[in-house]
Amino acid sequence: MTALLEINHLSKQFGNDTKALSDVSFSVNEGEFVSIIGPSGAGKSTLLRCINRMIDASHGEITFDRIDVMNVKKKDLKKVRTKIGMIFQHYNLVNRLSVIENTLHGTLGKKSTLAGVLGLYSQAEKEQAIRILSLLGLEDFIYKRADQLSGGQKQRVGIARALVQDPRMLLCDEPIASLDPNSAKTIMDHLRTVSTTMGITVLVNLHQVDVALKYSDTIIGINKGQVVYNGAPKEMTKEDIQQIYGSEAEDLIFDIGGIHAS
Ligand SMILES: Nc1ncnc2c1ncn2[C@@H]1O[C@H](COP(=O)(O)OP(=O)(O)OP(=O)(O)O)[C@@H](O)[C@H]1O
Repeated sequence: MTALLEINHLSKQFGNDTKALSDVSFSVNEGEFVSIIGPSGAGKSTLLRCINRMIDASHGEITFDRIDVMNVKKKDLKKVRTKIGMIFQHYNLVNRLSVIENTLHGTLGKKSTLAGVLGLYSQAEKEQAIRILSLLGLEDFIYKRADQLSGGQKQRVGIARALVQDPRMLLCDEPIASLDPNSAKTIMDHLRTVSTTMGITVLVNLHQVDVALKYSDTIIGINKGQVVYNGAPKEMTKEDIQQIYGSEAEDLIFDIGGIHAS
């Protein structure tokens, strides 16, 4: 398999005191589903933000689709970003706009500023947006305002907006943290389909170890900015969970004991 993303010796320092990431290295294959887990403050969000250059890492290398992301020129960075879709915990939708308008926003990265400002979308783009919304079970909500949707529906619009970009990879920062268990399952099922059926690489930050165990090809465990686990869910032991979560691990292991993957 080919590596789509390679991270080598990545570090991120905030100010003088906070080392959010410390010598992080791993690679992710085309179409792989990778969960990043770790306690609060471990550096999960910082890692995702460094990958699409929302923030700049302090040291190290990020190679995405053979492009040196940390040294890429501004024009090429725009191209890189069109290939990386972002999914956010709080959806980041425009409330007063409809589902389809929010979805079409995903195409803006490829357009001129003027076309974007005028909201000029081709018929093909509109048809593709409707097709993707239907795949996500939102065909009856296409012209509804975003603020009339449930959290789970909003997150499906977030996924649709990322998919109309035609991305190679999705970065999902706590996509189910604000959702009830049923909606969370729907979102995780869709993300898994995106990876398995569409061949899009998915990198997802999660708080729930049980969810990571159930859905991932690979789990990366981070503690205090360092990768302390990188492997398959079925190989993960209680000791690994202890290394990732420290003193929080006991509760988590107790919770996982009652959960069976379906
Ligand atoms: N913009 C910033 N300025 C200063 N420090 C920051 C900034 N962003 C993050 N940090 C610090 O970097 C560390 C890692 O934070 P990060 O948000 O990446 O953790 P996380 O694993 O995503 O946590 P959570 O699960 O709570 O979202 C924390 O100590 C945090 O306080």
